[in-house]
Amino acid sequence: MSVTVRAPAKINVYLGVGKARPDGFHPLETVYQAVSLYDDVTVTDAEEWSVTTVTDGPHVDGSAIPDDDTNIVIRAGKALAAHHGVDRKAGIEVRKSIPVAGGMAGGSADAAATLVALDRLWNLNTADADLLELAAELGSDVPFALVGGTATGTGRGEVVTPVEDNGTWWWVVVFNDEGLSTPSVYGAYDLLEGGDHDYRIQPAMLDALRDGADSDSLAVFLYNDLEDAAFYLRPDLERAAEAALECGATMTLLSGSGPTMLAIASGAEDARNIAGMLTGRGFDRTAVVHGPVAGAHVVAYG
Ligand SMILES: C[C@](O)(CO)[C@H](O)COP(=O)(O)OP(=O)(O)OC[C@H]1O[C@@H](n2ccc(N)nc2=O)[C@H](O)[C@@H]1O
Ligand SMILES: Nc1ncnc2c1ncn2[C@@H]1O[C@H](COP(=O)(O)OP(=O)(O)OP(=O)(O)O)[C@@H](O)[C@H]1O
Repeated sequence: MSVTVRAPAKINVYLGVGKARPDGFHPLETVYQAVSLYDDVTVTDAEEWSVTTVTDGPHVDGSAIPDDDTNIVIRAGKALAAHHGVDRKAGIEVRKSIPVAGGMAGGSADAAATLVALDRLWNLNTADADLLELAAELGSDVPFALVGGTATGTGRGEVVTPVEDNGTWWWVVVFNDEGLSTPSVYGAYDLLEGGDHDYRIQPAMLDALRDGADSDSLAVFLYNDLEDAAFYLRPDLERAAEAALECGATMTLLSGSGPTMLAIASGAEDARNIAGMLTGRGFDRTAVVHGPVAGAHVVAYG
């Protein structure tokens, strides 16, 4: 018996960051959107915990992914088993298309998928609130990977509240060869900015999502407080943003803590045109995605 769960990458269409808390985490006001780039996680009963990674997508370098107990999927599986007091183990296969350390919450997606897959494999019927709590213990972005769609994130990002989004938004994703560590970007943010500003989500941004109108009405609200810090650490990222604007994008944005960059497009065709032009300029690792899409969900059982 095995269960396969698909979980989406996320982008932060808005990421406001406050001053670091005593526990080292930063208070956030963010608007998450789940986009159409996915990892698939398959779980099977086993005598011992194990993880294997299949790097499916052209943008994934699997070399930085641990194959031992430090992999977030094994931490997720053990946490679920401990929560229910069950002495069971699983072999976990992760088929990755989300870039590693790319700021699209790939590891978080895998963790959320593992929770849902093992819950189903073992017929645990875990309450949603308990799944969200286990997810939050695994990482700040993990609860959103369960919920999907479009949602605000507060606290350290783990308090997720769905928002109405009637649009289909198209994005050009510009990948980068070299990952960027999330703590290092928050560290640079502390040095450069410190978080002494109003970082709240503007209600008008939520109106634009709810109205689902044209991309220009959302583009004006796109913002990421970590962008300057990521550009400071990796000046090459700014060139990708400039190139995307020169190729016709109305607005660009760092994805999460980077190094992936995003450009908003007015539709699928516009997105493919921008991606094609970026390829012509040497930015050949791009993808066209849309959001919002569903959170972690079962795609195969049996
Ligand atoms: C950049 C974002 O992806 C935006 O959604 C997230 O804030 C990062 O979420 P994540 O990778 O799930 O982060 P976690 O695994 O919870 O934390 C990793 C590290 O990121 C930093 N971190 C994370 C979240 C947060 N609100 N403040 C932080 O300072 C801390 O140094 C922490 O030790
Ligand atoms: N299943 C996993 N997939 C990817 N990385 C993992 C996994 N388990 C542990 N890791 C470790 O976590 C690090 C960050 O991985 P991840 O791909 O989640 O980053 P990210 O997408 O930038 O995250 P976020 O956007 O949430 O900050 C990797 O460099 C790797 O060492």
